[in-house]
Amino acid sequence: MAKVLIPLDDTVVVCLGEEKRVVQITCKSERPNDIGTITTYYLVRHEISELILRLAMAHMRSPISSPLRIEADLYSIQASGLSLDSADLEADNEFTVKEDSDFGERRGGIEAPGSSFTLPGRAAWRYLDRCPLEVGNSLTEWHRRLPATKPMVSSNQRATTNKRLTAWEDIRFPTSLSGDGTDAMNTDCDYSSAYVKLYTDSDLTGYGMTFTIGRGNDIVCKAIEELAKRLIGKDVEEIFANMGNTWDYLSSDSQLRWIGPEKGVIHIALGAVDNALWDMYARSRNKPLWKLVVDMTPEEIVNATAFRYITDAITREEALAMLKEKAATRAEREAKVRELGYPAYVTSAGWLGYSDEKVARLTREAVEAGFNHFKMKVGADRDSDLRRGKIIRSIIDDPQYLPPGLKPRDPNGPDLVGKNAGPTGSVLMIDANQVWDVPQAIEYVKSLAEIKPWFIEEPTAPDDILGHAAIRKALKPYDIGVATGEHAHNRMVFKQLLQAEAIDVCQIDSCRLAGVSEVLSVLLMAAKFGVPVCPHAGGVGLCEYVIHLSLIDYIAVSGTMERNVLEFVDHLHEHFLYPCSINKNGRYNVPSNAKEGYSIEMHESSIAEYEFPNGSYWKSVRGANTAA
Ligand SMILES: C[C@H](O)[C@@H](O)CC(=O)C(=O)O
Repeated sequence: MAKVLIPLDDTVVVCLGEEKRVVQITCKSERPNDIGTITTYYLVRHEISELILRLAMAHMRSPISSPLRIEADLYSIQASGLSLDSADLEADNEFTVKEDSDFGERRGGIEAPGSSFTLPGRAAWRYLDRCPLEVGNSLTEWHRRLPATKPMVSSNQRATTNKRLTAWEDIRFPTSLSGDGTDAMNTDCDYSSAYVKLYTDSDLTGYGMTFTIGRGNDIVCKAIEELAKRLIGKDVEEIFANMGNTWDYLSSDSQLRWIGPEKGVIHIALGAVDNALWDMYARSRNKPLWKLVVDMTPEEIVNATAFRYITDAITREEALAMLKEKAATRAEREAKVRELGYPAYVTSAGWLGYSDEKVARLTREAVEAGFNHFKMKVGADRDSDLRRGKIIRSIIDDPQYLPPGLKPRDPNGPDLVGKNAGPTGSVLMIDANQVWDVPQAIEYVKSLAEIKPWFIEEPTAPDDILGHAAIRKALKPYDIGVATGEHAHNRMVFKQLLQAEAIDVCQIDSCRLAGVSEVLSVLLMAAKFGVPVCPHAGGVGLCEYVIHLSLIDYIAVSGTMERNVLEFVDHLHEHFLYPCSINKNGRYNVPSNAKEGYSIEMHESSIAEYEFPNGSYWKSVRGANTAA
């Protein structure tokens, strides 16, 4: 197996094979003074890398004995074999590479003339370990594993321009082993994150991710790479000045748009990138994301919103008027939610792959933790759903399970009316994750009326707006509502769901919608149509994201949280630097660390363990499988 190290833009040390032969490859600009911008340089870098890879491969087969020079239009590449023995490589010695004296200057002033950097041998080996390259590995895979920018920064770098570099990671957690996250449609999900870090040439960094459930996460990472490339060389303050324009720019690359438009892989990848920009923006202002937005003027919020294709449902002027109307009382709501927390519901007791005993135990624990809204998964087997529903109701309706000192709530109180609350004021919701056709959905849900759900979530295909409307109409006499949105691709689908009166509850997803700018457009439409927003959060990182969105909704947009509930699943929070938390009354705490941005930054140790396929966890699984 050959291993590849790319320590910086210009010089590459490639270690080949078991015999530890080393090639040092240097790329230099050949054009005096006219390379212009770092953007240009970056664009050619892919090509350079491919050449380097080919060189390395060629050397594998037939060692390069003397320096080899390859000339191209914008650069030249020089390669030479080095004779380092294995002791050198394992010791803590250093690779030192000097850049040529004025090259940095010619690339747009990113690096000072004469800059140099050193890379400790051990660190180098760590990167080598993270960059395994077997002959035949794809270039993309190899590229993706480049060390993050920090090691690429030269020691005397000047932080004057806004160079943007990106890194992305495919992170997967083996949740399929425990049945966490399972539903009638998704029976073996490995909660996964297509995670992106955006770098500037200062310390400012932005983190974002999109949620997937395993295979395919790598495809999203590739799409993230394509989108994030479009940010290289942009000035961050210009980006932040009008996030709506930025969103339009990122979503309208005509070639990438073709593989959407505004749906599927390319759109959820945009969600990761847009969220990372918002995270960076919030960090740059030392505020959590929600606070950044609720401190904006109504005009700034409207400017940050994606409006294309929805002005038949809400115009900028209407949105502005709504936001202005709420602006004067924002501070009161902020104080209230800081004190009380934001209402939540729990799903993690009701996954389909759990045994009855586990469901009962987790439900009791959730009641004890202060929750009073509970969701269970349905749709695989009607009798089993009824049985499990009865088990849950028998616990949540029984006052003996309430935490000491907590009195039952009035099921007919204004916050619960219309939700089919039981005698203790507890509410049950059911979720089918799209398994039914429309008539099937109607019949199946009617047959579960006995367990008194507030709503059926995702009864049918997420694109079927009229189907949802028909189900809602048919279930009205049973007082069962319809909720959907976690798979609604974009604001236009929500627009139609609202226009067709197809939903009682609007379940935005923080990264299926393409980031905060598109979420804002749905929050505004839902507020206009008077439909409560209860964001989807069943996945990794989603709870961390969505508390910000519900706070924006409550404080700046709809002005109400009394009947809203924000989903909570109790999985994988330990991997985040700023995990969400729940107070003793089963409500989300308000994120309040000035450094946390959009709360989605992951621990490096988690990435090293769960990065797919080379994180230590996945390596050990592969090892075990090979041994078996
Ligand atoms: C695959 C996910 O766990 C999904 O079941 C989550 C979901 O539908 C929800 O939280 O709602």
